[in-house]
Amino acid sequence: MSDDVGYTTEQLMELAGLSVSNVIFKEYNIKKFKKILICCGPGNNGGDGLVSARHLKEFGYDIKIIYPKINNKLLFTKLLKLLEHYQIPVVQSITQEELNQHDLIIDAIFGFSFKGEPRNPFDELIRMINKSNKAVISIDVPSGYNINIGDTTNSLYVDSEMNISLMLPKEGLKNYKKKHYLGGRFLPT
Ligand SMILES: NC(=O)C1=CN([C@@H]2O[C@H](COP(=O)(O)OP(=O)(O)OC[C@H]3O[C@@H](n4cnc5c(N)ncnc54)[C@H](O)[C@@H]3O)[C@@H](O)[C@H]2O)[C@@H](O)CC1
Ligand SMILES: [K+]
Repeated sequence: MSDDVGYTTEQLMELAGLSVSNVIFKEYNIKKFKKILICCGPGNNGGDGLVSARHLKEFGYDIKIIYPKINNKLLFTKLLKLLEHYQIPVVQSITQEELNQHDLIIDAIFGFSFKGEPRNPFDELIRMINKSNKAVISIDVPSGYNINIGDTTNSLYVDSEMNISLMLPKEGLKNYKKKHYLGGRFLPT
């Protein structure tokens, strides 16, 4: 499903973020996983994270966002304005200690347009996530995965315990063995 059939990116992103937050509410008990950190990348995968933040806050979770590289497109400016309204803090950097204070980490760093190896500052963020020993879930694809072939022995990627694929699982997730949801426009999560 894409915007060439008439949907706008904004609509699809809202549905993606809503389906992600529904899965989290179902899988991660709010009493145990109250504090959530959402790690947002520079593209639309990061946008899915920004949308999820609002819905998760509505569900009652405490949300913080780390957004190192702000996207200046109007869509993102509007999403950030909404987050201000919801009083959700957005920071551009974080220490390992601060990151470890959360119960659940959402990886919304890269989606299907990721290429190569993660560059600064996202490489360091991915290392910090992996060091945290917290519950981590990925949106669409574990960030750093080669979306065509999956994880390779020497690649740096988010070692999440669950992935929520949007629309369709990407080729690189063919042999994915962890918990796997499918969300988005047509399939209820
Ligand atoms: N139909 C659609 O296209 C929809 C897509 N959605 C989401 O959008 C994602 C795809 O979004 P985008 O195409 O914007 O791209 P991504 O969000 O996958 O990432 C692209 C961004 O990452 C940067 N980047 C790429 N490789 C990098 C590297 N090695 N190191 C550092 N930075 C790197 C690029 O410069 C660009 O800023 C999907 O995976 C999904 O999560 C949803 O919002 C819903 C609708
Ligand atoms: K991701």
